[in-house]
Amino acid sequence: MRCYPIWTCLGSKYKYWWQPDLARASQNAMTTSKSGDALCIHSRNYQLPMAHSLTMLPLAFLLSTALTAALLAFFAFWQRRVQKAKIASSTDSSFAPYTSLSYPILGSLQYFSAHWEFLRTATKDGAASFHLARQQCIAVPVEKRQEFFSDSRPSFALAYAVMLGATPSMNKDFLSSMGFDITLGGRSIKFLAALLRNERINTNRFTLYRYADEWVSGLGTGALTNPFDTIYRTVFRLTVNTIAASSIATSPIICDALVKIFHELDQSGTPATILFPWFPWWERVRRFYLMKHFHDIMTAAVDQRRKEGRNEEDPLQYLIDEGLSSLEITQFTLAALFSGIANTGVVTAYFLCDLAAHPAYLALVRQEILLFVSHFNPDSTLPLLTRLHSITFDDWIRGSSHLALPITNRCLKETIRLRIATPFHRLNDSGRDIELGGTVVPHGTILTFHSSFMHHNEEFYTEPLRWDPERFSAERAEDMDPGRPMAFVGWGLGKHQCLGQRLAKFEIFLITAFMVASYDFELVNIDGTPMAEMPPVELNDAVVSPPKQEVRLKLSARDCS
Ligand code: HEM
Repeated sequence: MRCYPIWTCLGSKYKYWWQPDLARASQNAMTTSKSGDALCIHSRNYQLPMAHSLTMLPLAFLLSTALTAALLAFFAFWQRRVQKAKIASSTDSSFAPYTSLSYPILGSLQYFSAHWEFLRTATKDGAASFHLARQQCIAVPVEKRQEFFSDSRPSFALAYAVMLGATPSMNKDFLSSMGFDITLGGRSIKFLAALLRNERINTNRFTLYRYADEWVSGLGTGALTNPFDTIYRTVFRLTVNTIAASSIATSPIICDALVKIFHELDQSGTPATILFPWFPWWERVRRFYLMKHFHDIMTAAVDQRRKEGRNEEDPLQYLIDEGLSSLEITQFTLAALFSGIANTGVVTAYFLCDLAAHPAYLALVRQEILLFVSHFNPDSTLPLLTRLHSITFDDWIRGSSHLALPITNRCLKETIRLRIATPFHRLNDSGRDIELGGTVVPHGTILTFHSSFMHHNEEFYTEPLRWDPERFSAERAEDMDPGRPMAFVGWGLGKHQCLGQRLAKFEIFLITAFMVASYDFELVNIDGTPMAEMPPVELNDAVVSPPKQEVRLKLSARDCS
């Protein structure tokens, strides 16, 4: 028998009156109780008291409000008791016990306010169930990481759609009926993989070199630059050129408009929109408007291309040739840019800040990169842009040999380990219960895991909150201990490893090369006062974000040679 949480019923009553489509979609998204217990409150039987005359109105209003509040409170406690009793009475020990850190109706709000703290506490005795309003979730403990990353059954794209507040329900029909989705799934992955092929990026690399050069030349000596703004914009432009449309990347004005849209979209997934996705929050309306704006920009680019003719190497041309409609191109580019930009923009900024806070490493990275460039073009009297021309995409990202930029790679890996504290999500959308690492995962349940289980854990890394690239040196290799496998998950592992890792590294190294060749830079606060170290890592943020305390890089020009 189906299980309807109370708020679903009241929500569906409202939606029956005003939005029949939403009601149907919401009903499809109902979860089924494991034991089959009935927990159904029929919204159609719920009647508000009617006022028979005007004088009775205030009284009727008060009564109905009190009655509604009492009913809500009663059903909330009842529902929670039933949920807890169900799990407690289950003879099946593979059913994840319900966490005690939970409120009626809303569920585990600590998930939003103290993200990492909540997951760590909830999983101290193993897997734990919890709710975010009506969405059932399971926090996966560190010892089950292997199963979490290698199991291909739970959905990757849908899980992120729900947990980023991108969709009003976990229902696929609803997603497509909305017309927009900001997650990548299905054949989109195939298109992205094609756009990220070495030959394609290699042919395109001269434009990327030029954009990086334009950016660094515009910074100006003595300036205080906010890396989380200017670098984000540059990464955005490079990525748009690689996986969206070259005609958009050429226009800084359109790029800036898109950056603004992305920035706002990033902020529109609030706890409220995630908890009650069916409610028409202002953020949801705003999100729809932003996506429409993005769609208009993409459609204009597609129309222009169709009018002007082919451009062989451009990603937009590839998508048109694959037969995608304007709407499909919008959906693909939006999702692809989302997966590509947020992480890369923030990581590049953190990387340069970490180097600025560790001048000895900054000097080593500069030396390594300039030697690397000299290997391909020893003429140090030429501008860096000219010297880079013979360096291919493969040369930058090659994983072995003396040209592999080992120190730069170690520093980047350490920045990702330390600064990017991120949750991983999967959703069991298989239509049936599955078992993962000995835990039953009912259909419709989100699985949540966290990189900090390893990255910020003393059992995996010595002094885990310290930036120390040498932990990845051949001698120490803290991430390679056979007793603690899967210690580094900065690029993901198993079934959903990062598809854009090579592009991300290329962009980061390119921006770093121009920065270290053109400027000396130090870490300062917004007033220009030098800072000895970066602000502490925010482990409790549920998304990758800049530090709360703003930082700047103070630049002084140096000879490009
Ligand atoms: C420094 C930058 C980046 C970092 C740290 C990063 C990190 C990650 C991580 C940790 C995952 C796995 C998520 C999970 O298992 O739930 C992932 C997946 C993914 N990343 Fe990245 N990423 C970066 C840049 C990029 C770029 C530039 C692109 C594309 C342009 C990209 C595209 C993807 C895609 C498509 C997936 C999902 C793959 C799949 O579903 O199989 N990423 N990334």
